[in-house]
Order: sequence, then C-alpha cells, then structure tokens
Amino acid sequence: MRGRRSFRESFQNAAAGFRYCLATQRNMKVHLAAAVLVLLLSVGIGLSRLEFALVFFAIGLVLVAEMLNTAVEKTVDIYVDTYHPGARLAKHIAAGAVLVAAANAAITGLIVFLPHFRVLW
Ligand SMILES: Nc1ncnc2c1ncn2[C@@H]1O[C@H](COP(=O)(O)OP(=O)(O)OP(=O)(O)O)[C@@H](O)[C@H]1O
Repeated sequence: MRGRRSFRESFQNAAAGFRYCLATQRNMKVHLAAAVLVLLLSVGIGLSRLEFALVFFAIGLVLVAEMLNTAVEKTVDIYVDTYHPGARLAKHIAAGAVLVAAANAAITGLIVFLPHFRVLW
C-alpha cells in the first residue's frame, strides 16, 4: 500500500515538474506546439509505424532536453546568485543539449518526411 502511494506521489511530482516547465518556459511551449503539429502531420500523411516511432522519439528527446535544461538552470540559481563563469558554462552546456536534440529532431524530420512529400513535386 505504502509502495503504491509513493509511486503515485512520484508520478504526481513528475507531472508537476512537467507542468512547471510548460507554464514557465517559452521554449517548452514552442517545442510542444511544434510536436503537436508534427504528430498531426504524421497521422495525416500516414507514416509507417517505424517512421512514427522515429518522429515520436525525436520529439521526446527535445522535450526531455528542455526539461533537464530547466532543471540545470534552477539548480545553478539555487547555489549561485552572482556572476560566475562556471554557472554561465553550466547553463550554456545545458542549453547546448537542447540545441543538439533540436538539430537531431530537424534532421530526423527531413529524413522521414521528405520522401513523402517528394511524390507531390
Ligand atoms: N550566475 C550566472 N553567472 C554568469 N552567467 C549567468 C548566470 N546566470 C545566467 N547567466 C547567463 O545568462 C544566460 C541566461 O540565463 P537564465 O538563467 O536566464 O536562462 P534562460 O534565459 O532561462 O535560458 P533559456 O533561454 O535556455 O531558457 C545563461 O545562458 C548565461 O549565459
């Protein structure tokens, strides 16, 4: 019973973290809006299961990177309230992770979607 309650609490905490990122991070809203559009397009053009999985994975990676970036920013801000080159570097590295994930999503999107649109040209 206790184990079940703690799992529920863990899930609620995780959901609260997701909602916090969505409510406070402009980039998270942009990523999620783009994700919804891409998923609608994926359904619309009838991607295969494997293509859909690739798209879904790329989207998930971007959202996870954005959330970890936010966690790094929050953690740094707890310990550093003045200018510090290490704090700057930590935040830049975390933001770089989002950039890598977004570039991966863009390239995955090109690889998956281009062949479907080529028939229209
Ligand atoms: N304590 C600090 N010391 C030095 N530079 C800092 C510090 N805090 C923030 N910075 C610099 O300011 C930038 C923005 O930091 P901030 O915490 O406002 O993130 P943000 O604007 O929310 O980032 P993002 O656009 O990724 O959401 C960092 O990338 C870093 O260059």
